[in-house]
Amino acid sequence: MPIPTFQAYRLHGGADGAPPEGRFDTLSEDDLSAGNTLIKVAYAGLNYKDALAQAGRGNVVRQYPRIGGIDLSGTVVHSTDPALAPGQEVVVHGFGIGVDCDGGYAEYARVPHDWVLPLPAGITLRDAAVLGAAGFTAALSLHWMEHCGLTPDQGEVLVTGATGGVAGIAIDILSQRGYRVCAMSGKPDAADYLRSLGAAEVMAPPDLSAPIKPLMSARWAGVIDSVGGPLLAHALASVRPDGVVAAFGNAGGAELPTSVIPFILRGVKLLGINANSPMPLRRALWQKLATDYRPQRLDLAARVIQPQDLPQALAAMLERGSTGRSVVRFS
Ligand SMILES: CCC(=O)SCCNC(=O)CCNC(=O)[C@H](O)C(C)(C)COP(=O)(O)OP(=O)(O)OC[C@H]1O[C@@H](n2cnc3c(N)ncnc32)[C@H](O)[C@@H]1OP(=O)(O)O
Ligand SMILES: NC(=O)c1ccc[n+]([C@@H]2O[C@H](COP(=O)([O-])OP(=O)(O)OC[C@H]3O[C@@H](n4cnc5c(N)ncnc54)[C@H](O)[C@@H]3O)[C@@H](O)[C@H]2O)c1
Repeated sequence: MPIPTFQAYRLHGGADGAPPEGRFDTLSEDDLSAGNTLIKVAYAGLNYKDALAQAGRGNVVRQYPRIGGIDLSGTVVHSTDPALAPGQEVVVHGFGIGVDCDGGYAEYARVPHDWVLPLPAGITLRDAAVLGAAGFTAALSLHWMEHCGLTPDQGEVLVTGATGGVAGIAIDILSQRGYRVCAMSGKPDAADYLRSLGAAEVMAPPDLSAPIKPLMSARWAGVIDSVGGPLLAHALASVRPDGVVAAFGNAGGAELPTSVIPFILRGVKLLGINANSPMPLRRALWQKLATDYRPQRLDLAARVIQPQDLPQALAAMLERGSTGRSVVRFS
């Protein structure tokens, strides 16, 4: 039976390179980009990349109209894959949803079956969206850091851009695994929130107007970095011998004004993190998010908003006006 028409938040290309215009459109299933699996969206996350897309920045969306939303949770309506039965609860993130094809900011989404991940036992639709691409990125960062030998007894872990969606979940996971976490944030009002997530210490960012020395006193056993730019360069100079740095973000800039010195004199390992992982790694890490890496304080970071609040909430992310992880509820 065909589904009824539904609402979708779509970006429409601006004329002559102007930013796209976002608006709610009434669509039918045939308007969605191709796929053999239809999902009734429960929640979709708000990610920095979604905010860039809405603002027309970073060349994130190249074809319009486009339904935004790089992650979603929901239930299967129908699929040609017999493994995805109607009513199955699922999560989808990356693979170009919300960017190269339609994403989660709609009552329905249609995707290829092999992008669809059934929820691990014990994770609700709401928590799956609160985790979403952000929780996966935090888990992926820690997974590779621990693969490179990071353990809680090696010392403190710095988390930058600490009030952000990915960073907040990272603080929660790290602290419940026994790491001593130092949260770095330029928002003095956020200290109580960051401590409640599990940060042992909250510090302000350094003065980045002064030249960054190739090495400074070694402090961090690990760094989980949302920010990039000079802040990451500064952090690299303070990583302990054989420490591990996971770089996943560019909220503060895409350049990296560093030198090889931390790498060749202290053996610092810089890990690139791309959440668009192959499916076997996704399955393994979502299972870990439900067990060993399960955040204990997700509700403290989570905010549920209504669809009409989406445009403004996305715009606030680019002005450093958001804290934690917001999800928009569609059903
Ligand atoms: C959740 C994940 C995130 O939040 S990621 C963070 C948000 N994203 C960003 O900030 C991206 C901003 N984008 C940019 O700065 C530019 O589009 C970048 C990536 C530098 C490429 O721009 P430009 O120099 O014009 O190159 P181009 O488009 O001609 O492509 C050159 C080759 O690179 C490739 N490329 C492009 N984009 C991506 C991508 N996202 N992932 C992987 N590869 C990419 C292109 O395919 C092209 O390679 P090829 O010639 O096709 O072999
Ligand atoms: N590599 C990946 O696969 C991947 C996955 C998810 C997110 N990301 C990237 O990670 C970053 C964080 O994503 P998010 O969804 O958590 O976003 P967010 O908006 O929730 O968090 C961004 C954080 O960075 C801070 N910030 C912004 N500008 C800054 C600046 N100039 N200096 C210092 N801090 C600054 C904000 O205050 C906020 O705390 C973004 O750059 C995003 O594109 C990458």
